[in-house]
Amino acid sequence: MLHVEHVSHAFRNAQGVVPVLQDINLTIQEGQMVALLGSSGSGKSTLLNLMAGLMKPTEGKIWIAGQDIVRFSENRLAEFRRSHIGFIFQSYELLSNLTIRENVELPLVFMGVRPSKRKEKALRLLEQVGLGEKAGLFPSQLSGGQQQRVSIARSLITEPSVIFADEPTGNLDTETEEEIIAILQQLNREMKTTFVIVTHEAEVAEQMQVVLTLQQGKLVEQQAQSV
Ligand SMILES: Nc1ncnc2c1ncn2[C@@H]1O[C@H](COP(=O)(O)OP(=O)(O)OP(=O)(O)O)[C@@H](O)[C@H]1O
Repeated sequence: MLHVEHVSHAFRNAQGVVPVLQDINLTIQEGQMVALLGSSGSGKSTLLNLMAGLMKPTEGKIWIAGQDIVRFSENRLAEFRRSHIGFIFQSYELLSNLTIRENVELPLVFMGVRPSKRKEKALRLLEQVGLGEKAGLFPSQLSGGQQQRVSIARSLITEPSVIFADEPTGNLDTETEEEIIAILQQLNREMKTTFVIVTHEAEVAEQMQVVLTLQQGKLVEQQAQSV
């Protein structure tokens, strides 16, 4: 469902051109849980942002659900992201003046879904991530792990075909990290959502079905695991 074909990327800055990714080719199947593993600066976030349609590559094609998103106009791309793609960030990115439930509902507000339907869906997802009882609280009243669960519920509310997560457990202690990974695995099993998760931790990557390893902008290993 997601193909990356001969993708290369370079940034331009005052010093000149900085090559970051070189000739990346990969395929991610529907429903897979994939880790993008590599050390700092290897290009993981750049590749994730390209696959999520947040930037366009210098070269190459990126196919999601049968469409080459590199060819999309900015407007078409924004619309495609809203309906097909979910995001989970290391720093949760919740709005502090909205309740947990309102945060989860937000993507549906932008899609014009009516309030009663939004509310019902948000509450169902909050229950799925174990936060049904906290729906009326504000982000500051939750722990980091709980806030990340809210952002996971928010990423799922539009029923995207793929969710991209950039170091989703980067701000959490080991025990909470394990809880979050377990929730993602459970949602992957129950909802068949495809997850692509950036991590620099081999222990996190080992728990995914597929591990893609980047080294200095090159894909050096694509490993399928039995988990
Ligand atoms: N906007 C930019 N302009 C110039 N260079 C950039 C830009 N963004 C990233 N880079 C460079 O691209 C390389 C890869 O960065 P990227 O953030 O993709 O790596 P990463 O593997 O996600 O690293 P980390 O684990 O530290 O987040 C780095 O050398 C970085 O300095």
